[in-house]
Amino acid sequence: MSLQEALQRVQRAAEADTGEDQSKHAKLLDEIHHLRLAAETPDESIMRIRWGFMPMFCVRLALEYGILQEIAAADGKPVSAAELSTKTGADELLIVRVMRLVTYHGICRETDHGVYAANERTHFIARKAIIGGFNHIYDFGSRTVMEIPKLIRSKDLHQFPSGPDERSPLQHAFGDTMFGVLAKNPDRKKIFDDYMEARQYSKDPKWFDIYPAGQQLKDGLKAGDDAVLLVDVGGGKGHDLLQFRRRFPELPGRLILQDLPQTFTSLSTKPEEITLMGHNFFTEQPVKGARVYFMRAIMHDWSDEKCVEILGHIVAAMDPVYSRLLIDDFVVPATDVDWLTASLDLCMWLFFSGIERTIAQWQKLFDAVSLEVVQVWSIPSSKGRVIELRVRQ
Ligand SMILES: C[S@@+](CC[C@H](N)C(=O)[O-])C[C@H]1O[C@@H](n2cnc3c(N)ncnc32)[C@H](O)[C@@H]1O
Repeated sequence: MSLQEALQRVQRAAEADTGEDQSKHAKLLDEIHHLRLAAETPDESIMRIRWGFMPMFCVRLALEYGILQEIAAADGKPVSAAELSTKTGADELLIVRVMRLVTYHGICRETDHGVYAANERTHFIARKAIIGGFNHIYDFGSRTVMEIPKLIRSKDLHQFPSGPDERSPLQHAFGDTMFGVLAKNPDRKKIFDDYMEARQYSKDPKWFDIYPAGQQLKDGLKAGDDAVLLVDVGGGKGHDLLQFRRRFPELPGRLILQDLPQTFTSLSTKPEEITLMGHNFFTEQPVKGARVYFMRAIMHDWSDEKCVEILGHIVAAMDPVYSRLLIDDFVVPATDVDWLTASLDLCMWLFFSGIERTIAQWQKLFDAVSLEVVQVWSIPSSKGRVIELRVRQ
């Protein structure tokens, strides 16, 4: 594509991006990416990719010392590297060197040599949940990808380890699975749980907007103490369930949050509206006949073999008429996959031997456990998908 054509496409996409539609905004960013590629020489593109780890490293260092948190706390008032050094213990010269890339990437402003002021990105990254997300991906990701060349040479690189001696890249790097590492490290587990909570800051539509829950669940709901409206399987700290309850306070039936017991130990307050239930989803599902079993960002953590096990326990608990399973996960398009979906897919492999699935890959799983797709729900303003399933009739 010529530079001129790429510029015109950016212009058109910018005009279409009026702020109401996430997909139009995504299109604008995509066109800006193409514009950059049209302007760059091959060696500039390769240089950019080669040095891509540096900004990540600088932001991680600034977060670990608390440098960005201090700048955010000053709320727009400029802070010098000397002051930051006193407050955080980081060396003043090192702060100046690292902050060059942090400011280049727009995470805060440099108002003078070695003087920094917060902008909206500084305030965004200084949130607990966003720090959690950054640190979790950096810490697990960087150490895991370091293993890859060695694993290729020793022929130990497996996409879906199956034999007793086969392990995921993360297991090679950390000596345990992700959840095993988290179980032994409460500090890391807290970072991870904070990360999972980060979606509350996302402007993306919620799963119950994509699947029109208000309309789909308004009729025929069972009431009474035993009636269960929704079970969030592997629901983390319950953010999805709480948002659902706030949106639909009138719907009858209990809301049950299931996760590994250690997930609940880091909860500062136990939400009253929902029931907490420690549950390993590789064992029998104890809640029978709920109206909805919900899983978000679970299936992509696991290989097909493991997913069939998890799904099998849910299918066995479902009422063939009343129950539905809702899966909120990516449905990867066959072509033109965007950078974030492609990256998350690879992250799932490196961290969990998991995978983000295309519709054909999902269908294979559902066939294996006699689940039938009722509908794949989507809305124009979101890339999110909610797959609605019932027991095959
Ligand atoms: C990627 S997180 C998704 C959390 C939540 N659904 C969300 O979207 O925020 C995966 C969740 O699965 C939970 N998990 C992992 N292994 C589990 C198991 N065997 N049984 C139940 N939950 C498990 C983790 O503790 C974590 O909360």
